[in-house]
Amino acid sequence: MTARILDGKAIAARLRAGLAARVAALPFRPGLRVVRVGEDPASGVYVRNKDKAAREAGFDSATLHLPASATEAELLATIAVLNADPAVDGILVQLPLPPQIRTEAAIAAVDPAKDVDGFHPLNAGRLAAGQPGLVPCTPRGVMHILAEAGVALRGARALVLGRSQIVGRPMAQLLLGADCTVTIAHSRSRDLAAECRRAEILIAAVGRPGLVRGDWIAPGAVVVDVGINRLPDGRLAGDVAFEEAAAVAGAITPVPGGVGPMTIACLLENTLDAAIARRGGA
Ligand SMILES: Nc1nc(=O)c2c([nH]1)NC[C@@H]1CN(c3ccc(C(=O)N[C@@H](CCC(=O)O)C(=O)O)cc3)C=[N+]21
Repeated sequence: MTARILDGKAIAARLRAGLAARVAALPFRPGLRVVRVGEDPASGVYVRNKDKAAREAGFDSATLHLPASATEAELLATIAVLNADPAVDGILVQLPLPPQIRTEAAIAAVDPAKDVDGFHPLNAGRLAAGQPGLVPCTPRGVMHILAEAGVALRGARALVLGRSQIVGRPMAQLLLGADCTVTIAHSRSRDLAAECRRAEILIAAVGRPGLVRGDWIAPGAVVVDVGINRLPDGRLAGDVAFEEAAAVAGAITPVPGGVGPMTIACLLENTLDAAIARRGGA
């Protein structure tokens, strides 16, 4: 193995410590509410980790849990209460939602000023337009990792594998804003391996374990693995075949311990940003 391991867990711990110091200096506690509907198992891990991190950093954090049978109207009513609550700075509606609820309706119901996921179309539009707003947590966490690793972004060829609203598209916008030459590849791209081999920075966010092989990676490239895939044996695997890739890449993030912890730290960062924007006190 030759690649430098980019330790997202350690970077996230430092980021959270810095946020905790800033929160401690505020005259109020930033409020975060996670709304969970039903029992999606991946959501359980995330909600537990997030709650612990938020409390440790001094946030006022709570999870509202609706039954799997909740109607869309019930969820929208819950969101409306949180929108109107001045003690709530950040609202996260945990995805996926049960099939009777339209995801777009839930996302659009969140006050954009409290949209700490950055999924509301107003915040997605602001990002695309180069205007300030709340940015999705996972892409924001990836940018922190690249900065901490000292990766030069200006003019660099970056490939984003995946075009989701949650990761791929906002990731591409952030890299473009940092002056990368950005390509977005996806399941219909003609030759994924060839696209990957051209990249100096490769961000994998497709949700297919081990899709990116060692011979897809340019020697010395920076590889960021956003995939968090639960294997049948219970282990977590990224979208990148780690051992193969680490033999070729210049730097690589592991799974677990890479992007996942940064997503949680950036949820707190977004909540602090939202709190300061709403209430002042920077
Ligand atoms: N509205 C919404 N926003 C989200 O950001 C969101 C969501 N819904 N639904 C579920 C997914 C999943 N997700 C994770 C974040 C961090 C870890 C994480 O910290 N993973 C650890 C490992 C955890 C373990 O050991 O199982 C790691 O990668 O090192 C996992 C999963 C956020 N999600």
